[in-house]
Order: sequence, then structure tokens, then C-alpha cells
Amino acid sequence: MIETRGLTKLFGRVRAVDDIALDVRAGDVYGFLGANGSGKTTTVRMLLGLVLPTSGELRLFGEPMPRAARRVLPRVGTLVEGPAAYGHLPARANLALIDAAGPGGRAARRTRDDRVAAALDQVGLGGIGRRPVKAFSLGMRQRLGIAAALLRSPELLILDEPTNGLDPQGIHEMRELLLALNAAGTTVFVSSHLLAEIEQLCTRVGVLDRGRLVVQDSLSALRRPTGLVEVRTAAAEDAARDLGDRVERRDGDTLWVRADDAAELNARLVAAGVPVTGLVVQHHTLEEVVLQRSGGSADRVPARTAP
Ligand SMILES: Nc1ncnc2c1ncn2[C@@H]1O[C@H](COP(=O)(O)OP(=O)(O)OP(=O)(O)O)[C@@H](O)[C@H]1O
Repeated sequence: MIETRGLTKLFGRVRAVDDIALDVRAGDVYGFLGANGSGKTTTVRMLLGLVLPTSGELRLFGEPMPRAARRVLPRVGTLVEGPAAYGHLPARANLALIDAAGPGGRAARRTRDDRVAAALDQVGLGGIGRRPVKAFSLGMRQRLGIAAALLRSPELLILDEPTNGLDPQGIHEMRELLLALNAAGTTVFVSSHLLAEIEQLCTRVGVLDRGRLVVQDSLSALRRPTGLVEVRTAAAEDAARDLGDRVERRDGDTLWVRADDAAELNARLVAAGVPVTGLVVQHHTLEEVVLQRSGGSADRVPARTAP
């Protein structure tokens, strides 16, 4: 769906995006994670032809961008830098205006009302009535922005920080919405600086650090097992004695044991007469992987140290 090679953008001497090779596949919920100033927005703007790359190649649906923009962009729904809307108009009128600015001519005009109603329904604003957009909460505005992105039933959604400024309830609703759209066949590319959000939402993750793509893999591969299994038992003493130096750490009733096969470990403990009440395979967290492979925040300016 999205493929870049050597994609680079310089602003003067600042390497905002530095030689990145994105690979977003059909069906992905792809999380594009990076600290503030790491280059996410610049990348998204290049994907959409809003900013020209300094060098490198970029394809959407296998077609070169921005050359094929007129063919490609109608297949893409976008939300970049907060949705714009006329505050004095209701949601329906705003979407009708956006729809009218799109391609389609007379045929599109005939089906406009249905399309607008369907998009509002999809984002949970179906019953919103004639309330002007200026009376909307931030969460409702973001949802309206997504509705605008959905008007043409896009195959690919590209969203830049869609949960910015939302409260926990709004973030939860946005996540549910994006998952539902993905389940219905839409590929989703979403940027965020919030690790937990990406971890809960995405199937594949790319991490940008000072313009460079330092991680790109499926979430399940990134969260691979650590090789430790957490064991809970009221007979922790007996378990520790039986397992010997396989026990990495112990805290009260809980032991962390080196084991590649949790079932084998369980069988061994049960055979030794140890009652196991809990057994959890430990996985690396996305946070560990990101911290390991990237430096500090790109826009953090250290204090000058005295000579
Ligand atoms: N038009 C521009 N002119 C000059 N420098 C720019 C321009 N746009 C972005 N930059 C610089 O490029 C770098 C990457 O910025 P970008 O906005 O892409 O990051 P970001 O990851 O989206 O950050 P944020 O999460 O804060 O929006 C930053 O150092 C920024 O200052």
C-alpha cells in the first residue's frame, strides 16, 4: 500500500526525514511512532504529495507519487494536522461541502446525501442533527474529520496523530473506530507519539528517531518472548529448590524462571508436587524495544554545559 525507498527531506541543514524505507501492507494497522520533531508529519505530508521529497522514491498502491497523485489520492482518506470545518455549519453541511469538492460530477451529487449520512453513521455522529460544529467537543471534531476521510470509502487511511488532544474516552472511541474500519478491509496508517496507543491498536510498527526509521516489524515479532516465565505458587520455596539456577528472580509467591517451553515447566513443577496457580510467558514490551533502538526526544534541547 505504501512503499518508500531512500525517502529523504531536508529543510536547510535539518534532516527532517533521513533515508527511510516504509513498507505498509494491505490489511495492516500500521503505527508510525516517533517523538515530537522526529519527522512524522513531514513523512505523512510527503506521502500525500503535500511536500516534495529532497530525494528518494515513494509509491502508493504501487504507483509513483506525486506523479500519480490524481489517480491515487481518491483512494486515500486523510486526516492531517486537525480537521478543518466551518464552525457555523452543522456536520452534514460541512461533509456535503467537502464531498462536493471531490471528483465525481453529477453522479456524485445524486448520491451525496447517502454518502454523508453513511460516513456520519460510521463515526457515531449519525444522530447529531443541526448543531453547528463550533459546539462540538474536540473528540466530535476529530470524528468529523475521520468521517470526511471516509466519504469516498478509501482503501487506505493516512492519519496524523488522530488522537491528539482527545480525552481517554475519545481515544478509546477512536481506537474502536479504526479497528472496525480495518476489520471491514481498510488499511490504516496512523502516526502517534504515544507508545501505549500504538501498542493497543497496531499490527505493524515503524519507529522514527530523528528522521531515521530505527524499527519496522510486526508487533508480535517486536514483543517476542523474553525467555522468562512468571510462576505463581504458594510453594515457592519448593519450586525454587526444584528448579535451582533456572530461577532468575523471586518475590514472595512469584518466581521468574528461565524456560523456552511453559508447558514443560508446568508439567515438571506439578510432577514435583508444586501447586501452580499462575503461569505467564514474559514478552518484551514495545517500550523496551523503542528505548533500546532510539536516542532521546528529537526536540529536547540539552542545557549548555560549562566549558
Ligand atoms: N517547513 C519546515 N521548515 C523547516 N523545518 C521544518 C519544517 N517542517 C518541519 N521542520 C523540522 O523538521 C523536523 C521534523 O518535524 P515534523 O513536524 O515532521 O516532526 P513530527 O515528528 O511530526 O513532530 P510533532 O509530533 O511535534 O508534530 C523538526 O526538526 C522540524 O523543526
